[in-house]
Amino acid sequence: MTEYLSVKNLLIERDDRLLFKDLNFTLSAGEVIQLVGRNGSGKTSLIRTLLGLMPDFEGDLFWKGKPLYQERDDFFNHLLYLGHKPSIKSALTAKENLEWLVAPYETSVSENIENALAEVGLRGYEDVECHSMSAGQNRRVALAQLYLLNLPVWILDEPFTAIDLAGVAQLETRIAEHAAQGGAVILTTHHVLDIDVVKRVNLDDFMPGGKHGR
Ligand SMILES: Nc1ncnc2c1ncn2[C@@H]1O[C@H](COP(=O)(O)OP(=O)(O)OP(=O)(O)O)[C@@H](O)[C@H]1O
Repeated sequence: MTEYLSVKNLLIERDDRLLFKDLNFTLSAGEVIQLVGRNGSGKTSLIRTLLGLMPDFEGDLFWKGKPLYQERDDFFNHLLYLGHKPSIKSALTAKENLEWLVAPYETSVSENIENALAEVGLRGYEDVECHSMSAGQNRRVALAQLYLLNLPVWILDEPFTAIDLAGVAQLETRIAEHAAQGGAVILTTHHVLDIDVVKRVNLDDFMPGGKHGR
């Protein structure tokens, strides 16, 4: 089983405040990791650190067994990252947004945009500008990438925000399907997920005074 990411003895501080330390986990093919923890525990900071956006940390990060900092290009070539804001330009249509979002991954586009929008319940909205859509519909435009791109590792920061109950169930199904096909997912959410394979990493356990914090 391919081990994609490995986090060893990670310590992250912000503004000289320790968020967590001694964090260890691995993400392998077929796995879904749900990052949990109280507000401000460092879930987004951990994701930003994995993405190379927060260079100040202690510990080691590995991509396929090699130091992540040496393997950034390969990591990004295999990664689909959806941030906690949907990254949708309001002046563009749903279709134009997706054309723009998937452009860097040209060789990994496995579906067409109309089909992907239909999968997220936006058939007929292809040419509607996103400022005319609701918050949940904007989020769905971003989530259409999960149907459009053929990339094995997904990092999803609060992907359920603004999504209705039917959409949550559908997204859970998509995530489980991806894992069953050998994909791997890290996601943050406060939802109790209805997916069998979820491994939970609770950052509260790694804060000072937490289960693993000393
Ligand atoms: N832009 C910033 N500059 C400085 N410190 C920040 C910034 N954003 C967040 N922090 C600090 O970093 C800590 C971790 O924030 P982070 O966003 O990683 O937490 P989180 O677990 O994702 O929270 P939430 O559940 O509220 O989304 C917070 O306690 C906050 O004080």
